[in-house]
Amino acid sequence: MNAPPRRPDRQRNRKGALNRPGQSGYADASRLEAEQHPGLPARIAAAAILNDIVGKSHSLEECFSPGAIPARLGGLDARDVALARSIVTVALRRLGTIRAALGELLDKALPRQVSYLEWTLIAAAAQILFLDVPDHAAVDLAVRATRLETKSAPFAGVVNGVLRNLARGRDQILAKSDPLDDDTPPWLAARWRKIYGEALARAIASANRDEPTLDVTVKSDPALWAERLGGVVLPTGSVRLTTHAAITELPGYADGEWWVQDAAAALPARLLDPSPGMRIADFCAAPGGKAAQLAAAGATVTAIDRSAERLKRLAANFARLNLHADIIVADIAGLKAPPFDAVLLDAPCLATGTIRRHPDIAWIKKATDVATLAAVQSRMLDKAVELVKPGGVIVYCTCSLEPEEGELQISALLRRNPDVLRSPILPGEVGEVAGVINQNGELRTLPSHLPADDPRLSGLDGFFAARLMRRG
Ligand SMILES: C[S@@+](CC[C@H](N)C(=O)[O-])C[C@H]1O[C@@H](n2cnc3c(N)ncnc32)[C@H](O)[C@@H]1O
Repeated sequence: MNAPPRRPDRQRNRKGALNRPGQSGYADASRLEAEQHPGLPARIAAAAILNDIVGKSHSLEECFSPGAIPARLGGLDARDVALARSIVTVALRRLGTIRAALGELLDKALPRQVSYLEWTLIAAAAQILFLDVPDHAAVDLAVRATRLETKSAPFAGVVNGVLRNLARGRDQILAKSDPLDDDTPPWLAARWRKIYGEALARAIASANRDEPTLDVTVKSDPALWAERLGGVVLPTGSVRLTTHAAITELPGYADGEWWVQDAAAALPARLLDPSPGMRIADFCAAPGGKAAQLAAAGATVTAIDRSAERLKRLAANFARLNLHADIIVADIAGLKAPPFDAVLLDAPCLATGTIRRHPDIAWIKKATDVATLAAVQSRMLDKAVELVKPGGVIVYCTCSLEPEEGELQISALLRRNPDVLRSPILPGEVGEVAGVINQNGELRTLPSHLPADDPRLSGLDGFFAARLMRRG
């Protein structure tokens, strides 16, 4: 439900205002040097943030959140922040390809203790291979960034040579780059091959290399809003936009007529068939996309989340949308409440279905996280059963492609609790999108679903959802 500024991956190099680097790890970076070379601080920040994400497991959102700006982005203007974000995003999306290409061009491995050298090269390679930045600018600024740090300065010649060769070999590098073998971490590629088979795993990995779509959920009249916003109405009822304009500037945003929500993320709340007077608990509610759907349908919504910060965003979103929910900051493990007519459980998960949107996930999540999160989800499901009325409905969902967080979670619940039944989802409930309902009547969307020739109109986040009923 955020309204981030959107920029295309292919972004022009700009001669902007004078900039100065923030505290980006280049302690001796001179302000004068930066002022003489617009765009240099953005490159320095991008390299430092890539190190924060891949090296220290910070999330992309966290690194570019307003709270993070003083640490890495201090002093950069909005256009340079957007440029740094474009570089980081595409570098993460194509990290495997970039690393393989640099590996072939380097005579020997880079010394590990030279902190930002590898990331300076990777950020520059991302510009050369995937952004609309002139090669000479990407190379020149990377060499300058390398010279600014005492330890990396001796490698300025290597950086220059490697990046020039990379630019010369661009076409071959791109031609041989493989989405599954190069741009998917090996543990995930192996998992997806096993779960989905070679062809589907490849299609998922390929979809993850595209920029994400921009979908909105409208309060009413999708056709009207598609026309006003220059978008298309999807079979699921969401409106898909192709604009690169700032979201907050679009018609209807300030009036609270719609909110940003991936088309697949908009499906689970609908499965509860919310209606006026229905008491629904949203167990993991923030930032509130699904809770807004429930409230917009007239349901009496209790929005619970353990993150007070994220609930502030929910409250702000609800205020803009002129919707109401009772907001409770709580860990649902200890929640006590009179039973609800229905519970929506959008559980915390690995989020591997949203890699196209959040390419950092591919590199900061680990195979061992699956079991840890599955245990959390299982306890949350038990709590949902406890707090729904007999005869009440639960919708469980995750934005994960991993069966332990989806299909297997539900089969285990049904085995351990005979009071719970599946309430199968019918294709008509989710817009008749081909192949998204499994044989148990559960929803399983994949990034490769809803294909279109234009990547801006193609794909869905990977979601799992099951509808359950507590016996009366
Ligand atoms: C997938 S997000 C929810 C997205 C939200 N449903 C929406 O549509 O905007 C998962 C949420 O679960 C919350 N969460 C994680 N563990 C929790 C717990 N034990 N109790 C309550 N909330 C929790 C997180 O703070 C996070 O906001």
